[in-house]
Amino acid sequence: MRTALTIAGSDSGGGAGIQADIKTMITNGVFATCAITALTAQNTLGVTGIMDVDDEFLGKELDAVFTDIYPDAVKIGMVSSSALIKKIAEKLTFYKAKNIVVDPVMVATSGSKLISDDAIETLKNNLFSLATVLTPNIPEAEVISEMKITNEDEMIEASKIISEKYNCAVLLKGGHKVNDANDLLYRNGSYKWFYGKRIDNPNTHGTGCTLSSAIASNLAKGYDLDTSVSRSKEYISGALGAMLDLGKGSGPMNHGFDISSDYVLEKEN
Ligand SMILES: Nc1ncnc2c1ncn2[C@@H]1O[C@H](COP(=O)(O)OP(=O)(O)O)[C@@H](O)[C@H]1O
Ligand SMILES: Cc1ncc(COP(=O)(O)O)c(N)n1
Repeated sequence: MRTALTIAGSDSGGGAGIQADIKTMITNGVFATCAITALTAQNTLGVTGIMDVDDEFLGKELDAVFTDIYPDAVKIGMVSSSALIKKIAEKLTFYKAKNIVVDPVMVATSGSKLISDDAIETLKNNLFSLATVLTPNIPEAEVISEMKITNEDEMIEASKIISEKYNCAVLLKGGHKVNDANDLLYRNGSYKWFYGKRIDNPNTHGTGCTLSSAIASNLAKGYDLDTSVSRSKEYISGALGAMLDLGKGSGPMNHGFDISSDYVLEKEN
């Protein structure tokens, strides 16, 4: 069985973070391991507390995973401080990690800030160049590219700037546009659209975590990046389309909407 590691924060509400990642990985047919960067006290209405782990302790978590169940892919989500980001970069380099998906998590769907301002600079300088693919949403891509994004041409322009500056593939997610759910993959000077039908569901807590974990799972199984993105779009559309409605705010998706499907049972290529 292929394996994937998530390095992310815990969401007590179960819809995002480590919890979404593990549910996604198991449903996409890989064995999930984890290194937790922070505990959040969180539900569908917001985040009421964040407790970062110590960077030395995160290093021990990463050593424990890499020296035993070496991951075929790694997904990185919420990392709120510079010290933690530097520790992750050091360990990923030391262990020669491959298939690295970096989701530059900045703000939760509920509006709560999940990263400090100085850590955004460290994320850009220390982690982006290690990424096989970076998966910003539109507000995150605006911060990283330092330009406003209001239409598809600006999505192309922003992802070109990010891809060229940090020398990695960029999947700019279009979920924050109102009309569609089209994502743009920019790599090596060319781009490709991944079209998605917008699902009328306000319960989108954890969509970014879920998409990046699904991409990591598919890369772990040996699919190329284009195929991994299109399979992951299909998975997230199914999870959103299952129309789960839990909690009083923007609720979680049903990650196990089709647990008996070929997402789990298919043979690896
Ligand atoms: N209402 C929706 N219908 C269909 N797909 C969606 C919807 N909202 C988001 N998505 C998809 O979910 C994924 C995560 O996108 P996005 O919401 O932009 O990221 P984030 O959760 O990081 O803010 C993308 O593939 C996006 O196209
Ligand atoms: C621990 C943690 N990690 C990430 C997110 C972002 O999730 P989303 O933007 O998809 O709500 C979150 N809310 N909590």
